[in-house]
Amino acid sequence: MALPSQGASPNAIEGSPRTFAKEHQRPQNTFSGCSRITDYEVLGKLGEGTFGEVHRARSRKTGAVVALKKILMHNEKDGFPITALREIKLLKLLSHPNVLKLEEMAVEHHQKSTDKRKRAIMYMVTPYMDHDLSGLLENPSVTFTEPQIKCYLLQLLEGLRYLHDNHILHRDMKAANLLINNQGILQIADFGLARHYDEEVPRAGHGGGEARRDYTTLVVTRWYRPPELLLHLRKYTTAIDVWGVGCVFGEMLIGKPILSGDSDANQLKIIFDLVGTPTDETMPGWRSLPGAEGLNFRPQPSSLSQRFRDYGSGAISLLRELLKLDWKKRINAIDALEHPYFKNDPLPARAGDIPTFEESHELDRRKFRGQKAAPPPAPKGGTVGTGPGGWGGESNGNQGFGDRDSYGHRPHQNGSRYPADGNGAYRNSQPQEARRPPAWRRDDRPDNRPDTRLPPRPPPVDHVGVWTDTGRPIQDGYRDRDRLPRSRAGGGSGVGSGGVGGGGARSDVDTYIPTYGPDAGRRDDRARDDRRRRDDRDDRDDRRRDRGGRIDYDDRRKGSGDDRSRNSRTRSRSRSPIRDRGRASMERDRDVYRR
Ligand SMILES: Nc1ncnc2c1ncn2[C@@H]1O[C@H](COP(=O)(O)OP(=O)(O)OP(=O)(O)O)[C@@H](O)[C@H]1O
Repeated sequence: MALPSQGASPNAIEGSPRTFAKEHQRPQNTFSGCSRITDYEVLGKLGEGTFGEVHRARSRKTGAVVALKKILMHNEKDGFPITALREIKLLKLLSHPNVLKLEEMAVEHHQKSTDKRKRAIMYMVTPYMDHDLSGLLENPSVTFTEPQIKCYLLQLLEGLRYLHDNHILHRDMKAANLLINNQGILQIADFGLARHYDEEVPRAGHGGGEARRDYTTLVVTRWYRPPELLLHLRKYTTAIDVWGVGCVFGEMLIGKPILSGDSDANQLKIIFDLVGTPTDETMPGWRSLPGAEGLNFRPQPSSLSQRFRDYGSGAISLLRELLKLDWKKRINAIDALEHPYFKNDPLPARAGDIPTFEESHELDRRKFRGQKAAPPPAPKGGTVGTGPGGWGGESNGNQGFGDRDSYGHRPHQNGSRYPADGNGAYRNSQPQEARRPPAWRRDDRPDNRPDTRLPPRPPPVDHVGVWTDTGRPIQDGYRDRDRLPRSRAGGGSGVGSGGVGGGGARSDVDTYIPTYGPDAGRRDDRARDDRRRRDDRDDRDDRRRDRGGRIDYDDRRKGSGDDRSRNSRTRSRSRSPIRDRGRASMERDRDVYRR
């Protein structure tokens, strides 16, 4: 069975996701399957995202240090989250030095529970990595050198080339999803939003190419989201991940995120501030994108070379290619790897020559800031995780470690890991950055560090469903309700003075990143009202209509009450929960790559 490899023939993988999966099975010996959680000694918590908790652990069998990512289940009756399934299925197929490897799954059974309906807790087991890039950049004692940046960027591009060459879109490229170890190896992680890509793979000299089918636009953390997605292009390409690489590259240079918008509209504005407002030459077709309707702004040129002038012409030239507005001409990973930036002095460091640093993970970032994250409110409608008990409380002294923490440590109510300032704005002032010397030339970095308060988390905002008909937000702890006005009125919300205004990018509406929530990825008709903006929703609207158009989202919204009334409707509609569940799970399996 062929193993996907770096540099595989561009057309090696065609056809259905099923064919793809068959052709890409990893050899049995590289994925051992499923072990018990008791095979691991838990050493401490590393991070917690919206989608899972991550812990460091040591294998009792091999002594290897690993990371355990607990699969959070918001609601047990909904079963295993589709997004987790997708991540596991994809990771099982992938094999590349710059892509995080899924070693196996570990299961924790509820030993003492008398409740037979309690489901086991599942953990993804991956090699332990000492840092994530976001944490490393925030570590005051770490200063990146230019050869080091080149070394990481090359590895990132190698990993991305491999993914794209194998028809995988990552769709959540960001510094926090790039893991780095003390051997200088960088790996792309977090495939919760990734999917099989049905189009031709990128070819040298042909940018991102074109897509023939629609994909959901509700992907990619806002700060790393390309302009075409913000303008709702649905036929997007691998170029969306390349934009994210550009953002990460810029972030490595200046030491903090380069485009930290506080709404989608603001994100567009600051993108245009940096790379210039779009024209028919710089972004052909932009006017006909759904999000561009009614958009108007004062034309302005790119400020990129000015803003990054301290980093040299090579860096500026590569950045300009990666952050090109025209998604069809945006450089692809194959060509970016050949960019002169990597061939000119100083040459990229060798991974093994990069110094080691103290561990920097998500939770360490709080330590670096001397801050404690305030626990957010518990969500409505059940717990994340599978109820009390955690590790079964048996041998490792971590009783209650799993579930009781699930919400207690969830970060701030703004949905990010880090707090907004008093005005709800993130403390990141873009203009100051241009004055800062390059990261590798800054001796004073610890004292002079920028206030990078929002390492990225997708804005977990589902504006359509956030508000109940009573006018009160649904309290689920996952939504950034504090920043959401009641109004759903579209259009017209301008961005800054003389900035972007109009119908497409509304500053009162944030797009949404799907969660491992109870409804994530379900495609039956019993969706909660707030699923409209979740991942796959727009992909599936058409299919739903094709299947008879029984449910119309708007109709359901009109009649929406609180969660309980929706749930009761759900129950009454489903005459055979077991049959329904079976059917849903078959559909999930069939469609796991499709969306
Ligand atoms: N293999 C690993 N080794 C070390 N740390 C890891 C590993 N996997 C994840 N982490 C840490 O846990 C954090 C969250 O991991 P991951 O992104 O996979 O989970 P997530 O729940 O999808 O998070 P997010 O909400 O940030 O997307 C990472 O940013 C990193 O700090």
